[in-house]
Amino acid sequence: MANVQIEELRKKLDEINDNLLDLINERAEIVQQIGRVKKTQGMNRFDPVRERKMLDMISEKNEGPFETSTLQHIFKEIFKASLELQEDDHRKALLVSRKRQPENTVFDINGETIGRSGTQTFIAGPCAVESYEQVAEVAKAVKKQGLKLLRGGAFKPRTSPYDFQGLGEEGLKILKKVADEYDLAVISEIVNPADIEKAVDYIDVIQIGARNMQNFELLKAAGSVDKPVLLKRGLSATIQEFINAAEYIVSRGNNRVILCERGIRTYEKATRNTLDITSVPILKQETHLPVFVDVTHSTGRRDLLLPAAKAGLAIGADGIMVEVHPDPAVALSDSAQQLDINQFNKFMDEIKNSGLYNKTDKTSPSTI
Ligand SMILES: C=C(O[C@@H]1C=C(C(=O)O)C=C[C@H]1O)C(=O)O
Repeated sequence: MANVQIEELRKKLDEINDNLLDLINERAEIVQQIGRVKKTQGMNRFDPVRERKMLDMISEKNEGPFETSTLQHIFKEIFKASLELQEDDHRKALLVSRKRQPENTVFDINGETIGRSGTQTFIAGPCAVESYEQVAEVAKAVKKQGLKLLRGGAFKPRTSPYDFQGLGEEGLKILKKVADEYDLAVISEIVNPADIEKAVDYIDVIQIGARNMQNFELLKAAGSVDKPVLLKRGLSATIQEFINAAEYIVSRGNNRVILCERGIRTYEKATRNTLDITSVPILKQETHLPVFVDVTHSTGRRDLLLPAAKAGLAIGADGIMVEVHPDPAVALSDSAQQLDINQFNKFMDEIKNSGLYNKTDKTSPSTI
């Protein structure tokens, strides 16, 4: 008996839902008509005074059972959705979004194709540039492994002002010299918008570090030059904030952007940061940009670099970044997590034997 009653009531609800659906869409069409008239008269589509009046009317007429505040909230959502409907669909979709560009952004750095499905790139090098000899030793190993991209920090934004801050421009000069000698492309972090123009002469990829992910002036400066940019996810940035940071660069005209997941801050202390591994396929779904994983900073642990790199490749990353130092124990930064040359060779051999590297698997998420 009770079930029959529920069925009958549900039937009524279905009818009401149908009516609401029709009414909401009918309403939207009228809002669109008003929008078109406003456009011809050069008027603003959004009218807060008119919206206030309607909310007041709801308040006057409401006899419950809903609270007026609840109804006002629902109606405000309807106003908002109706206004959004009028926006140019293209304006809403970010330039970096898959909606805007379904195919992957693919570009070349020093003969290395970045962002093509089934092709992965490794970036290796020391955390910080300490000397010519140190960088050259790593470059030799990187080259021997058949890699084409060398990293090295010249400007080091450190947590403590008393920690090694990097060699600055001198560091960039060392990187350039080594890169030329070993025919490698170099990637290095720039922290000051004023240094971007100068850096372009020395480096092949501008890195924007996690701490600067929302340094909007820096993002704009990086968007105004003709150099690929590797943008790291901020320490506590959501995926949406990360995507918007990339949009800052691309909206300035530079579409060669690599997104780099580097772990986020959580309560977990077993690793330096928590590698948000599923951000990789999410970023690949939401954007058309190449997505890399920095296994060094996300884990902060040498023993986790290999499994994290394999996980990154397995889940669809376009590349992996890993730190290598000739003698990590004496490194001026990140000594607990850099690989020495032997460890790096083993790491690369394991990766190459894993079946995960540069396989063309049409079912992998990177083939979207
Ligand atoms: C429809 C209009 O334009 C906008 C949309 C509104 C709505 O959805 O009801 C209300 C006010 C404006 O923000 C209007 O001015 O009446």
